[in-house]
Amino acid sequence: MKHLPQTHADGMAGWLARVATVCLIDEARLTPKPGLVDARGSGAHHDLTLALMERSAHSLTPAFQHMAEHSWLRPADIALRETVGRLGREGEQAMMAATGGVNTHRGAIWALGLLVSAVAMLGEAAPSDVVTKAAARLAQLPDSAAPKGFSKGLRATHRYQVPGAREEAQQGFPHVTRLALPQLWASRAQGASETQARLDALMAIMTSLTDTCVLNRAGLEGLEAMQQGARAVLAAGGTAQAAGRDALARLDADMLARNASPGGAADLLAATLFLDRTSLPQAAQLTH
Ligand SMILES: CC(C)(COP(=O)(O)OP(=O)(O)OC[C@H]1O[C@@H](n2cnc3c(N)ncnc32)[C@H](O[C@H]2O[C@H](COP(=O)(O)OP(=O)(O)OP(=O)(O)O)[C@@H](O)[C@H]2O)[C@@H]1O)[C@@H](O)C(=O)NCCC(=O)NCCS
Ligand SMILES: Nc1ncnc2[nH]cnc12
Repeated sequence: MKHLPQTHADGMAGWLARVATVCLIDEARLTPKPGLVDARGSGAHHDLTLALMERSAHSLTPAFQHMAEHSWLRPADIALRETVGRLGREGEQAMMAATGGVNTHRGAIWALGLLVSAVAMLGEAAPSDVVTKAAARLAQLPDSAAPKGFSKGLRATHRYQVPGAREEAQQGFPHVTRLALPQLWASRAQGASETQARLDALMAIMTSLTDTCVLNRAGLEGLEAMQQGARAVLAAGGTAQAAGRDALARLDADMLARNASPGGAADLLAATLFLDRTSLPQAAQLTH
């Protein structure tokens, strides 16, 4: 059973912010990831490097800490939603300042910001599904100060009539709770290394996410290729198996050839690692 290190707000807020940052760095360093920045290089990106991703992750620690402090033992209401939205936008500004204007982690600020806030709202370690439900309640509320413009993500969700980052959070992060966390735990239990278990969790997300980054760069065909390729990795037994690693190498080559990068899936892997580190096992897991 996990114990949070301190129970008072300041200590826990700082701890949650540091864990969120570490999860972003762990995600960025995880190698080999298809189409994404990793320890080998920039993947399908021309303006991103691992060093930039790490600098971006560190720049977000204060924003995560402020979100946790403001959310401490608060209910999900419009006042909190607007505060967290403002702090999220401040986080985006800090990221842009740290990266010279490159969008490294916008989706991750959204997902991890909501989850950091949710743990703080609860005020103690809770099962991951309880945390994601609290995050969903916050994400469902309106934020009157949110910019009204059309983002790239919104353009893709409207054009292809699919859910995006907003809906993933409003539905309680189903790709994290139903796919990635169970896969992470199953792969570990089957003897996979930590790197392999994390890669398998990423594959589980990619089997079904409608990642707007992939849609914008490679259309529905690219999205279908991502989902099929990820299924092939898991069908071959995951990355602990040679056949699974071969399938992952094929998926990486295909994503690069299509200039596709599953940035949304990468964000949700960071969210998965965060819940793995901060949450209690779900009730269903305790009975097995
Ligand atoms: C609700 C917001 C997330 C805004 O969402 P929206 O969809 O309107 O806008 P985007 O600006 O496009 O951001 C969405 C980012 O979310 C990630 N993502 C994509 N699909 C999904 C999905 N199905 N589920 C979950 N997450 C998803 C993804 O982020 C990653 O990709 C980013 C790089 O993207 P982009 O610049 O588009 O891509 P490139 O291809 O690299 O660009 P080019 O090189 O081609 O130019 C990177 O940031 C990754 O993190 C999407 O990009 C939310 O941001 C919001 O409303 N914020 C306001 C503040 C707030 O309320 N905060 C409260 C909580 S903190
Ligand atoms: N490792 C990564 N590469 C590219 N885009 C990302 N967005 C979040 N993590 C990413």
